[in-house]
Amino acid sequence: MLEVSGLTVRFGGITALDHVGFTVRPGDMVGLIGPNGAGKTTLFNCLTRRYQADEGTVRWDGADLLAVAPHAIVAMGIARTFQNLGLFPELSVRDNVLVGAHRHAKAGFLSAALRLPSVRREEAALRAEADALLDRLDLAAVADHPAAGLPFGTLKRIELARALAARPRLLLLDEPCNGLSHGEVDEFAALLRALREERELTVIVVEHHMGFVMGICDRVVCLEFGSKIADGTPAEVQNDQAVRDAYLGAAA
Ligand SMILES: Nc1ncnc2c1ncn2[C@@H]1O[C@H](COP(=O)(O)OP(=O)(O)OP(=O)(O)O)[C@@H](O)[C@H]1O
Repeated sequence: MLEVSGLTVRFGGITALDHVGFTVRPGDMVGLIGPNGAGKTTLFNCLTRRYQADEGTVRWDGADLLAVAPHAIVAMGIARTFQNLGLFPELSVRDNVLVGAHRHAKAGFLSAALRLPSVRREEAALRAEADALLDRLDLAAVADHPAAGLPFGTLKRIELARALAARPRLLLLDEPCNGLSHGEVDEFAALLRALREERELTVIVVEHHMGFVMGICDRVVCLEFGSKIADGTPAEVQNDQAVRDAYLGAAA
């Protein structure tokens, strides 16, 4: 489904990704781990076309993803969450989620400005879909509340709802457990497992919380200094000496 090959990104003298390759099958939940600065977020930024790759290829459903314009990525069925949250603080929770649904709005500028009945019907349908997501993610009670001021765990769920509103097939999660309590991490893992089944998602998750990664992922890829040092089942990667030396010794 996703085939990354020889992916290389350089920033001046730093090689943030050095000929990285891996594949993701439909329905996989892949963990992407590695020390700070290993290139994990850079990889996400390449997959969403925020960063330009210097070398390599990324094939997504047979298409050349690196030839796709950044604004067209969501329409290709790829959505992401951000490490530091990508929400609009002053907008309501519902409107933040509706921002994610934007690509499904078909109305053009003129028909939207004239508020034609077809536009109102479309808006109502998107709103109903957003409300169903808010219900599912236990956010209905705060739907009309501005995102600003809500607890961090709630903001993380809003961020997830916003990404899901785009109806992605590939979901990229950047440190979804960062800042969550132990209990919240367990709840998030259960929610993600269920959503993956319900919405037939393929997921790549960058995360430092090893209990979460090893408990939920089918496969784990480990990066160090921009290079892939391991790729296998959670058990294989956990027992890999290079991974233990580079990362798990410090993370555990
Ligand atoms: N826009 C940029 N300009 C210059 N250097 C960058 C840029 N983005 C990333 N880098 C560098 O690329 C390397 C990889 O960074 P990246 O953020 O991808 O790591 P990471 O594995 O996501 O780390 P973390 O776990 O801390 O989020 C780092 O050395 C970083 O400083």
